[in-house]
Amino acid sequence: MSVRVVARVRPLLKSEREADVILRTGSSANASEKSQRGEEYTFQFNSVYDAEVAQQELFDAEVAPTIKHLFGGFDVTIFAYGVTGTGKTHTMRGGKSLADRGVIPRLLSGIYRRSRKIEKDTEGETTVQVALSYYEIYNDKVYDLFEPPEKRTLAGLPLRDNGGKTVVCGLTEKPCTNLKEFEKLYDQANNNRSTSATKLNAHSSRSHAILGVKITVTSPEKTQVSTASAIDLAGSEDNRRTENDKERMVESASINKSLFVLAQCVEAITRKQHRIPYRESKMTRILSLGQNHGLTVMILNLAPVRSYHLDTISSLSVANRTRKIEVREVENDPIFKGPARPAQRPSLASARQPLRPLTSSVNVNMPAPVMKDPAAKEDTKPLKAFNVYSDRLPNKPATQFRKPEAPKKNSLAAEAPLARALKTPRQTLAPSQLQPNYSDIPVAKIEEMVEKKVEAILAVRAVSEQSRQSQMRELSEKVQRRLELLEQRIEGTEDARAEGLSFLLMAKQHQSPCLATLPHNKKLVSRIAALKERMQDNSSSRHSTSSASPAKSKFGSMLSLNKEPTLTILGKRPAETDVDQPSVAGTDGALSDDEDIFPKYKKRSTAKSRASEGDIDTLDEYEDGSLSPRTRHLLSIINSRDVSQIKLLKGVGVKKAEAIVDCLCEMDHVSNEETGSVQPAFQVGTLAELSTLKGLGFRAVESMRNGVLV
Ligand SMILES: Nc1ncnc2c1ncn2[C@@H]1O[C@H](COP(=O)(O)OP(=O)(O)OP(=O)(O)O)[C@@H](O)[C@H]1O
Repeated sequence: MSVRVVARVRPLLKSEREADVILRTGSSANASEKSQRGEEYTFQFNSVYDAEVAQQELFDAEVAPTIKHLFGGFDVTIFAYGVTGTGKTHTMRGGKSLADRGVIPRLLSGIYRRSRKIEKDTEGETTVQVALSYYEIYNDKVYDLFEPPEKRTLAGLPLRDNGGKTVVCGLTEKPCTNLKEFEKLYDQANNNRSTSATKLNAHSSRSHAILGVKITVTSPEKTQVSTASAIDLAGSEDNRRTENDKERMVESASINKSLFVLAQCVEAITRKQHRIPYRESKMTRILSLGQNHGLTVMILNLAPVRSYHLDTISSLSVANRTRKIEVREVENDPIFKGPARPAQRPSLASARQPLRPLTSSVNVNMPAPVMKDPAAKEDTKPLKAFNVYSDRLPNKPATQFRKPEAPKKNSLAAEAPLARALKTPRQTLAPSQLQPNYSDIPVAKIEEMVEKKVEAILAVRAVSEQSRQSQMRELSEKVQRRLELLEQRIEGTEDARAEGLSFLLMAKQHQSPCLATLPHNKKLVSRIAALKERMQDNSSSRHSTSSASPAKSKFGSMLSLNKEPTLTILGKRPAETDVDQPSVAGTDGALSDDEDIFPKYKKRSTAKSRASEGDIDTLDEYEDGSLSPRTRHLLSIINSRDVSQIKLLKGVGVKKAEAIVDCLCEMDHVSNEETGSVQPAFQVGTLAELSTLKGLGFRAVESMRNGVLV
């Protein structure tokens, strides 16, 4: 099933005014009416909670239903996402009073209650152990929150891949037997969390905090381990509004970067791209959205007021994409007691693909999944009762024994003779029947029987493999057709204008801190302007499509955002613009303002007006305008986007090479948005263009060019 995305709008703070509210919540019933007004963006999520909704209500509806799945062996991930000051910590941790308690203490309370019930119902035969880990990702480093800050190392704790899951090495795991103990541990650990006062939030979380609740259910037959991860992400910050000092700015840059990577991951997954940049930030690696097996609930926190306008659109856009991410819900393998059992599933590592066809789906609003009965599985498995056979048989992968999962009904007919065939040798070979007669049967006869049976089993397996392959083919064709249908339905319904604005916001978030520190960097300004120009082209080319978008009515709840006339925003913050962005006055606000910027960019980007940077064109062009072989070679290396080649250029290391490739990919992305292509679209054609890329300038380009041997 897809990631469950629910939105929660926080109440107005004392400093905010009713008149500035731009968010409304509603049900999907009147969605079409709203979308026709043309003055609103409408987003639909699995649920939407307005400012009046109490902590208890949110928990009961969204989190409590996941607890039974947790005890059924499924991992559960609940994370709060949103801009700074929108209520993530309030939602996850909450206040001290009973009514104010957030998702996390309530989750633990629910877990302990269920544990006690299980233990009581089984008269103590089944026991449940709860263990906690709690860590933060601060400036892209992982720190154990159960350890005091003095014990932290500079590099933080390392991450490792373990069977398809990302784990933190050296993390403390504390057994915790009751809610009281939990509260004590949790409060102590939260004192170690990095928080500070910022202009936008007096208690702003400066890190992503991840609480892991490991549950071990031990019955006489088996032990089942599952983990609930409750994640309070740090909020993105628009640094034109924070007035952050240097230290806060570094934190902010790290927070914004990781959230930007998360948005890129979400986009890459929903676009079914091959490369999903999980590894570009520790937070995305740990969150592993779309790769984590189990249930995932995203709580999107929103502030209702106008000052968050662009941030809100950006968050809504990311959340809107996230709800399209599909996750395979696979319960963790239980550890059976007694003799070893054959593998029932391929390893998680081999199944670690985000968008495989869903084969086992669980909806939190549906009845609990029926746990597979191990005994029932044995009935339909190829024979493994005699070790002598299984040891000598060809070493086939475990997947061969796996029951085809999805098209069970369709494949039943094909399976029937196979199942009969499997049952026959099982009956004949059952040790209890054969063993008593051993002494009476001559050895040669036994050998002959064994040979026959082995042949029979191999034949059955061959048939089984063929039928499995044909099922898989049939399945993948079906999935393909379904995907195409879904794509057709989705096509044209994206809110492209909102998406355009979110790109603009991202650009601004990256631009403003840089401009604050480098206000006279013409190259930076011109590069930003170039990106904006592309985005504007992109946005205007999509405009006609988006205005015709039909209203979505797939989900139960809806959230509308008044599309404030862009002038209102511009009018609201002229002073901030002047202070923060002296070199690009007027870049604050929305799209209409961008029109002022482009003429400036165009003037600035002509080669002659860049005289202060050095006459770069004389480096690479002959009089007839063609490029020298050296320049051509240099540009071909750059355009190859091959970090291993680019890093060898003079004056370029790995970091710079990666920055160049990132920048080109960004350009590709903008171009590909227009064309729908997935190939690299942006080509650097001249050294002048090259010098405008991130981290490069006239000198760097000159040095790179001089280092090229032709
Ligand atoms: N549902 C709510 N009811 C009452 N108050 C709320 C609610 N949501 C948020 N608040 C208040 O809003 C303020 C900001 O909330 P909070 O600190 O949880 O934001 P945040 O998103 O975690 O911010 P940051 O990312 O900076 O940590 C707090 O004063 C909090 O008490």
